[in-house]
Amino acid sequence: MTVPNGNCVQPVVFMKVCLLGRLSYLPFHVVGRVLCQLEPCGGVEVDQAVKAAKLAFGYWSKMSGMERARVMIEAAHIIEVSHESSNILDCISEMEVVNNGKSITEARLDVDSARVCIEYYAGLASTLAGQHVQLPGGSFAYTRREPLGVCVGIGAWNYPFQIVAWKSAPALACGNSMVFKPSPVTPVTAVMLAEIYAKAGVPEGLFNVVQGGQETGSLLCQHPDVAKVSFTGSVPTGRKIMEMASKGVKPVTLELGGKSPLLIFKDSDLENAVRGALMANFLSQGQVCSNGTRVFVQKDILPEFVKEVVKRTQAIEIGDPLLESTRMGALVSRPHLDKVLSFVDRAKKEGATVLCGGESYVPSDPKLRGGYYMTPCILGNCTDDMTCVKEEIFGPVMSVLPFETEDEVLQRANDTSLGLAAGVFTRDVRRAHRVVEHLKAGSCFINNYNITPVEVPFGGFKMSGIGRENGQVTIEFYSQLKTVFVEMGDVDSLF
Ligand SMILES: NC(=O)c1ccc[n+]([C@@H]2O[C@H](COP(=O)([O-])OP(=O)(O)OC[C@H]3O[C@@H](n4cnc5c(N)ncnc54)[C@H](O)[C@@H]3O)[C@@H](O)[C@H]2O)c1
Ligand SMILES: C[N+](C)(C)CCCC=O
Repeated sequence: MTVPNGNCVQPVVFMKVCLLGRLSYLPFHVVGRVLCQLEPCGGVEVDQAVKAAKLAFGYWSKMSGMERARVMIEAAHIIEVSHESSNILDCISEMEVVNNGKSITEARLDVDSARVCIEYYAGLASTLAGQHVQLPGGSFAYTRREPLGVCVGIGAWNYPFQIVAWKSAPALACGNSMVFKPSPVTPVTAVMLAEIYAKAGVPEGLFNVVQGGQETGSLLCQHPDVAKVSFTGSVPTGRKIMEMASKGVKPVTLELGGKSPLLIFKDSDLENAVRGALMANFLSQGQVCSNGTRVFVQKDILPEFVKEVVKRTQAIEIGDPLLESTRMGALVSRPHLDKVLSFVDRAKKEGATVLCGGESYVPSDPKLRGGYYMTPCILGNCTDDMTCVKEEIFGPVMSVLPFETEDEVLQRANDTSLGLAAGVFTRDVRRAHRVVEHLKAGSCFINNYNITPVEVPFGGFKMSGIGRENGQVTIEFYSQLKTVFVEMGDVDSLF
């Protein structure tokens, strides 16, 4: 596999990637070296990308849903099939490991979930329809669901390929074009999706990748020809995006951070509760927005739960993310690793007990020595006022908190300005639904955690965001409704 370069993506990708043949290199998160140098796009390039997207919108928006669906299905198909003995899904997954540092096992799941997302919205493209409303005297009205125009997507670094698919698939299905800016920390795999869309036959300029950081992002949000901004990232940046979009009265989708609670009642199936807690905390080295990092455990089962969860956490295999056996790769950058470790230090100072992990980790393989690894951490003796319990750490750090009653735990679980996700483990079906009804979070899980099938809407309450991704409802966030009134009689004028 060769790394994407400026020639193969239309129209604006300024990547100066000095790379190599298939996996003859090592990911920089893994070994601590720079992967590639990219030039950020400035005003000229952003304008060029938006112009190209505007032109392509003219063609794409006039195609029928079925015609758009065919192209999108082809894109999903390209990801799935093998070409000349290499499988594209595996190529993208390996590059996602390079891009982000997560394990190859997880990267494959992410890339496949992106493929399924494109397939799902291809299926919905032909279902976009309006309503017919009968009015007096034979008059009637109808509604048309129309695309918005040029949509901007801005991504975070934790799920680079999944995020670009979650944004572009519904946007394209509705007839929009898109300019996407990946995080400068993980710039590579979004470009591969651009290549796939181009191969599948989308019009030139329909999907564009611009590289850069906050300046490039601001230019995109403020561009007068941009109709909508869909953003995934932190709360402070989300706030800025909303401010910029508000100047042009542009709709926004905001997928922001979380500090989600996971409630484990004494009647839970303990084995599943432990598995759920691990899934809620350690995917992608704990760098997951929806993670259930505040694990509330009913006092009666606390010792048993802690013993088992610590045992399983200590057994997590850390190391080279390209190995099939690895379950935890490298964190995304040195500054981020340092930040996560400083949260652990602060937790200790505030009185929490480190039950396991929480230290930087040096793999035995000498080539991995410079990588950004740490041991997954469980903090005991936590209280609700500790920094580790209040702030999003975005690393492999679970805080365990005892509770006694349902009312008490609900009050404590909801005591946060964030509301992305929440989970409950119990065998009592009435309790499960009662608890979920009271949890103030956009995505709730009963007896599982962190599963996001594409058919199901995903998004946050409170400061965790606005709008939804996935599911049918997302069509509404990438389209607008036009109402047409049709008079069949004479105009009944008052003048
Ligand atoms: N809710 C979700 O679906 C979801 C998913 C993944 C990550 N996240 C959140 O993302 C955060 C981690 O990601 P991050 O560190 O990349 O977030 P971030 O907010 O620092 O950056 C996100 C993106 O915004 C861009 N950006 C930064 N400043 C900007 C500005 N002023 N104008 C326009 N664009 C700007 C960045 O270049 C990047 O592409 C965490 O808080 C996590 O919870 C949320
Ligand atoms: C697929 N996960 C693990 C639920 C991640 C969703 C995106 C949040 O960071």
